[in-house]
Amino acid sequence: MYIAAIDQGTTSSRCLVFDGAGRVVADAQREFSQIMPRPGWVEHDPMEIWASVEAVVAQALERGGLAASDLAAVGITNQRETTVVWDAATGEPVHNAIVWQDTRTDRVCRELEGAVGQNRFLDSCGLPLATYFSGPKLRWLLAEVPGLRERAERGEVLFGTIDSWLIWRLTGEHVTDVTNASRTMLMNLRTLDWDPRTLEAFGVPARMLPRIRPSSEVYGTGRGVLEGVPVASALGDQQAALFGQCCFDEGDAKNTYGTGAFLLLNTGTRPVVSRHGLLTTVGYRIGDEPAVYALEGSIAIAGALVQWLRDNLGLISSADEIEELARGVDDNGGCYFVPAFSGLFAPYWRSDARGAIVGLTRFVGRGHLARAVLEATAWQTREIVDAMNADTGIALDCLKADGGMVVDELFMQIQADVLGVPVVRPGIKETTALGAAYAAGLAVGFWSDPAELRAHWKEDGRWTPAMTAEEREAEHARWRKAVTRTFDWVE
Ligand SMILES: Nc1ncnc2c1ncn2[C@@H]1O[C@H](COP(=O)(O)OP(=O)(O)O)[C@@H](O)[C@H]1O
Ligand SMILES: O=P(O)(O)OC[C@H](O)CO
Repeated sequence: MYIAAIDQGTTSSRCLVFDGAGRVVADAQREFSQIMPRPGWVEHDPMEIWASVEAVVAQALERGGLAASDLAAVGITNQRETTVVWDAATGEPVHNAIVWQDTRTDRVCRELEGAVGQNRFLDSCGLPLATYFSGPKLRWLLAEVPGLRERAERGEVLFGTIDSWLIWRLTGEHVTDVTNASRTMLMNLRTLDWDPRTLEAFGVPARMLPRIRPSSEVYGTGRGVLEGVPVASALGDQQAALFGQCCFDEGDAKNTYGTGAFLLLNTGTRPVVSRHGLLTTVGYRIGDEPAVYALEGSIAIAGALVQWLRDNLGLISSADEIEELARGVDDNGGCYFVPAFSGLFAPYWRSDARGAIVGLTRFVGRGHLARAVLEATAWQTREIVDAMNADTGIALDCLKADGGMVVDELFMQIQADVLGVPVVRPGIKETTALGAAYAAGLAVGFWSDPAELRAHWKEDGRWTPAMTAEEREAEHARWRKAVTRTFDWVE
């Protein structure tokens, strides 16, 4: 028997099938449309997402020579925060999904801030008021889609993040898991239930909300392409990567370096509300066990800066060329690149910042710029690790890395140098899908406990710091100075 994972991401849907040792035996992927009706607006068609999921599941099974009956369970991991509302009777979405990157709710957020400020809901949900999260998106839909509020109050329409949407389509159950619910702003981190005061402040009728369930539990039985298969996990994609990296102990951390980067630190069974610009989120919850919380540092631009060097400047023709270009020089030549393309996320949350390259002299060349691009992600990561240390007192003894950038071994070395602790890369790179598969497998007894999963985790590479402490501190000071140069740009 096997476990399948559906990884419904921002730009593509994937299905991976894993065997008992956590190895990938089949994989299929399909991209779908990015709908951008106005500057700053990003939408997805929920029916297109659903069709893409059905297609990749069918294709993965076919490629593996498998039938649905060969699957012991299926797990779901998904792009987080993206908001869907659909008709409970027909299943028809009432509007396109509003994607996490969409900034149309800027005004909604400023109105909700009122006199109390951006951190009005921080203690209940662990998140600052920001366009990023689902609550403001749902408030916008309830206000802008004609008749929607009345329909919601009558229980005729349902809200969900992408996990809910897919589980409802697959099983008919209207549920979400704690990790996804913890990205809406509407869930109370301590009760793990919808927070009545927050619902009132956002004007959200409770009837439209899914039941909040553990991340690892059988929610229902699949229909159609997954006929008869238990649907047995859901995790937001960054939390799934934490789980797939076997960060089961307090103090374990992983960073996923993709388009953006998301560093999550396991903080154990009590939520730590950050005073240093981090997000408090649920890491996972296995069945009836206590929830495990995490602190998250979100970086908006990581691998996207490499793409920018490729697509906007043409300095490289493919992402993997950056490593050779950066290896051609000894250091950054005094040049620092702060990619505040749409402001800065953690730990600054400055929407007035814009990107800057500083320290330019006639000496600086393409190689130095390439190096500064890699260093930018490494230093942004360092600032998050420092904020986590300030919030929790936890000093990392190593950072587990995954995502598209980790093939770049120079980058891995730079990251270890900048952090002053080893950076390790796992043998199984598909950590996000693996996390969802692990959680589903635990729910149906395919795997017995996290200790068994930990035995699958194999190190594929380890980079240890080679920079002196003095050099590191001097570079850190220059990076911080560069960051301040990006502030107050947008009036
Ligand atoms: N060799 C490389 N060096 C540095 N960055 C790379 C390299 N290869 C790919 N990347 C970056 O990794 C990112 C893709 O990672 P991936 O995990 O697939 O992202 P996502 O899941 O966000 O789409 C891209 O932004 C790309 O620029
Ligand atoms: O789909 P990804 O990999 O871009 O991840 C998106 C995150 O879940 C956003 O919070």
